[in-house]
Amino acid sequence: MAEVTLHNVTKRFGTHVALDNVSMTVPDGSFVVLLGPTGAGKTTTLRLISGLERPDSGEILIDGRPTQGLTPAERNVAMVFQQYSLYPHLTVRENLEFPLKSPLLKTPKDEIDRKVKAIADILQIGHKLDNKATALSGGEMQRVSIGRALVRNPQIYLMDEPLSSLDAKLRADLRIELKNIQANLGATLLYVTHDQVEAMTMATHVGVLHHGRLVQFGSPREVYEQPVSIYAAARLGQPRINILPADVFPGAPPRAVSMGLRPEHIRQGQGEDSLVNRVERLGDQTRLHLSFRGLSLVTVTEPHTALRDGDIVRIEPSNPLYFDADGLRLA
Ligand SMILES: Nc1ncnc2c1ncn2[C@@H]1O[C@H](COP(=O)(O)OP(=O)(O)OP(=O)(O)O)[C@@H](O)[C@H]1O
Repeated sequence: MAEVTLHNVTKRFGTHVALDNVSMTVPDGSFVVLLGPTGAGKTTTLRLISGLERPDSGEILIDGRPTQGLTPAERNVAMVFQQYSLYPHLTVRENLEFPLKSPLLKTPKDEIDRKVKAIADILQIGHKLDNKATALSGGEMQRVSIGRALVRNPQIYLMDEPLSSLDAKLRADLRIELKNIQANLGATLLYVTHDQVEAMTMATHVGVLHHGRLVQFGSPREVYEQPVSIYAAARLGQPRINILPADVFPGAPPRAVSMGLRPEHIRQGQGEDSLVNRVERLGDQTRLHLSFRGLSLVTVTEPHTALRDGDIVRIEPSNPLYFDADGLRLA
């Protein structure tokens, strides 16, 4: 397994800057999740590391070695795309065996059989091994493409929203399996997702991209609790952080323009009156949608709260985050 380093990497498509002077170290054995809205540069980062794209400037190192001029195969990375890419005329088993049958690897037959079976079981496709790839559902095809990456022992796994086409139950199962596999192999994994839960539960590190710039890199907890900006704060947390004018509650420091309150950081029962617009019961938690001085807020409360739509509840902030006029966090 390997460490990946990006040094001042810039990538343009025509005049459009897709990645802007990005520097980042992905530690050996880490699970790095890249976050950012569509167009932020996440896929471009993976494609540059894999060798499918070349940087216009800057350098990418794998285990300290420059990758310039190396083909994707020479980099020994395995990439899983959002859209499955299988050999349609081959069976599931043949698709999974394919990477192991490369003449370079010379994997013995019994080891191939063992690996294919183990991966197929983890991905819950063991009973489909003899099906043609075309005779599978979309979710099954996606699992086979994840399997094709996992049977190999590459230096780095690159995965671009690999679970997004799966149903919620399978996504939850595979989230745990992928995390286990990565931890057991000690694999270095870069992962793109829009899913907050995937980011919070799987990542050892989160990289937040904004218009091609890396604006924060740290543990999920660090990015959640100490975001550098409103933009970074809004990337993690469900429901999203509430952003309010800084002076709606007393105590704002000088230069503060906005206040960020995570839903769990609105204390109930004391403070100022707010109106309960809607009580949203989700089973394990209940969300309150509040109106406060003409602003909308979301907070969480006990699952069995007696509050109802139209009630008045007193609220006050705890652990507020403050941001300046540019949306940057004030220490
Ligand atoms: N081959 C290409 N030719 C021209 N522009 C491209 C190409 N690939 C990416 N771009 C542009 O570069 C920017 C970054 O794209 P990228 O695919 O990395 O975004 P992303 O963060 O992965 O988005 P998404 O979440 O939609 O996958 C976008 O504005 C995109 O339109």
